[in-house]
Amino acid sequence: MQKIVVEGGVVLDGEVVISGAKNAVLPILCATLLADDVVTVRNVPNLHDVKTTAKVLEGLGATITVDESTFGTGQDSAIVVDPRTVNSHVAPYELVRTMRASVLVLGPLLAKHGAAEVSLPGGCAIGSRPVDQHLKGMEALGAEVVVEHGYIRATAKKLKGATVVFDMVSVGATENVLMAATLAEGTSVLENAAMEPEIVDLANCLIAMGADIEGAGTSRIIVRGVPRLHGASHNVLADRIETGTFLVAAAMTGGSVTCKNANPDAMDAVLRKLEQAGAEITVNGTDIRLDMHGKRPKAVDIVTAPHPAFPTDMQAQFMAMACISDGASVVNETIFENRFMHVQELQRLGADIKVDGHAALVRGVEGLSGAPVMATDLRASACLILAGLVAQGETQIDRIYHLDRGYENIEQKFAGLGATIRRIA
Ligand SMILES: CC(=O)N[C@H]1[C@@H](OP(=O)(O)OP(=O)(O)OC[C@H]2O[C@@H](n3ccc(=O)[nH]c3=O)[C@H](O)[C@@H]2O)O[C@H](CO)[C@@H](O)[C@@H]1O
Ligand SMILES: C=C(OP(=O)(O)O)C(=O)O
Repeated sequence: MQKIVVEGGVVLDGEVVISGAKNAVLPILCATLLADDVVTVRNVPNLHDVKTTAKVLEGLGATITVDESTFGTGQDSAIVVDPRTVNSHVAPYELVRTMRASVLVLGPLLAKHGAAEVSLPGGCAIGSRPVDQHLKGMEALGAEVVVEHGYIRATAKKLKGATVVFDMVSVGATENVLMAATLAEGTSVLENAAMEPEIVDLANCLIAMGADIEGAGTSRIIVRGVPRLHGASHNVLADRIETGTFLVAAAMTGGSVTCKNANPDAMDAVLRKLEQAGAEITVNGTDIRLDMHGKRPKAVDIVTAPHPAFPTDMQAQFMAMACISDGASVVNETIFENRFMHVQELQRLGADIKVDGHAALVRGVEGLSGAPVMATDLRASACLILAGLVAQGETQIDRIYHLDRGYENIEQKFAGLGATIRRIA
C-alpha cells in the first residue's frame, strides 16, 4: 500500500495552482444525466472520486469521453458526458460504498428517467451520514421511495414542484433535490437550503443547461421546472478546501505561498481565521497570497458550521496548526459526530489534545516529532501531511488512498513549494 513520507523543517515558499473543486465537480457530473445532449465539464481535477463518478455514470450507460492528454492539467482538463445513451437506473453498492457522493445520481435519474435504484451509501469514518433529507425531498416532489435490501428505490411518473423544508442544512440533500426539481412540473421552493459555493456552481451549470433557478447561495432556492435541459459547457470552480490546505501549510511553516486560480470570495471564514493566527493575506483577483513572515501562528478557536461559517472540511488542517500554535485553541465540530479521528495520530507526533465530545482543547507545543501515522479519512490525511511538514524528522503516512480521493497531485504540489515529500509504494 502506498505511503507518503514527509521530512519536516522546510519553510514553504512559492506558488501553487489550485484545481477544480471536488465537491463541485461530483454533483455537476451527476447533473449531466439530466440533459438531452452532451455536457462538457472543464477544470476537472484528476481525483479518484472523479473516476468513481465517471464509472457510476458509465454503469448507467452514459458515454464518457476524457482527453487523457489534458486531463488533470487545469482549465483544459475536461470530461464530456453524453447522457443520451443512459439505459439503466441502478447505481450499485460496489461503487456507491467507495464514494458517498454517488447518491447524487438519485435526483437526476428520477427526474429524467422516472426511476432510480441507488445503494444506500452507509456510514463512513467521520459519521453515520444518513440520507433521510434527500429522500424526504424526493417524496415531497411526488416520488414513491422505498428503502429495502440496502437500496433506495424511487419512482415517479413525473415529479411535481413542491416546497421542501429541510430539517437541517445538508449540502448533498440540497443538491439532489435541486437537480430533481429542475425537470419537475411546476415550481419548487427549497427552504433551509445549504449555501455552499459548490451549490452555486452546480446551479450555474444547471442554468447553462437551461434550468430556471433563483436564489442558489441563499437558504431559499426557487426552481421553476422546465420540460427539458440541453447540452452545455461548464468550468468547475476552484477548490476552496485545497486552497485552505496550502494556506494553512504556509502558515504552519512560517512561509509565504500564493495560491493561483483560487476563489477568495468563497473562503472568507478561513481567511479571517488565518489572519487571526497572524498571517498576512493579500488577495489579487484569483490569487491568494499568505505571508507568515517566519512567525509562529497564534492559537485561534474554531467552530465548524454550514457555509458561510467555518467549513468542517478545514477542521483537521486547522487542528494541525493549533498543535504548534502559540497558546491554546478550542476546536468545535458541529457537523459530523466523529470527525476527530486525526487526534490520535496527531498525538503520536507529540500534540497535546484533549477531546470532550464535540470539542477538542489543543495546547500548542513548541515542536512535533515525526512518526509513522495512519490516515483515517480525506482531510485527516491532509492534516497529517501538514503536521509532518513541521515535525522534526520523518513522518510516514499510511492509507493515503483517502488523500487521492480529493487532492490532485498533492505531493508534487507540496514539493513545488519546497517541501521534502515523496510517495513510496
Ligand atoms: C461531496 C461533498 O460535497 N461532500 C461534502 C458535503 O457532504 P454531504 O453532502 O454528505 O454533507 P451534508 O451537508 O449532507 O451533511 C451535514 C450533516 O447533515 C447530516 N445529514 C445529511 C443529510 C441527511 O439526509 N441527513 C442528515 O442527517 C449529516 O450526517 C451531517 O451531520 O458537505 C459536507 C458538509 O459541508 C462536507 O464535509 C463534504 O465534504
Ligand atoms: C468529507 C468529505 O468528502 P465526502 O463527502 O466526499 O466524503 C471531504 O471532502 O472532506
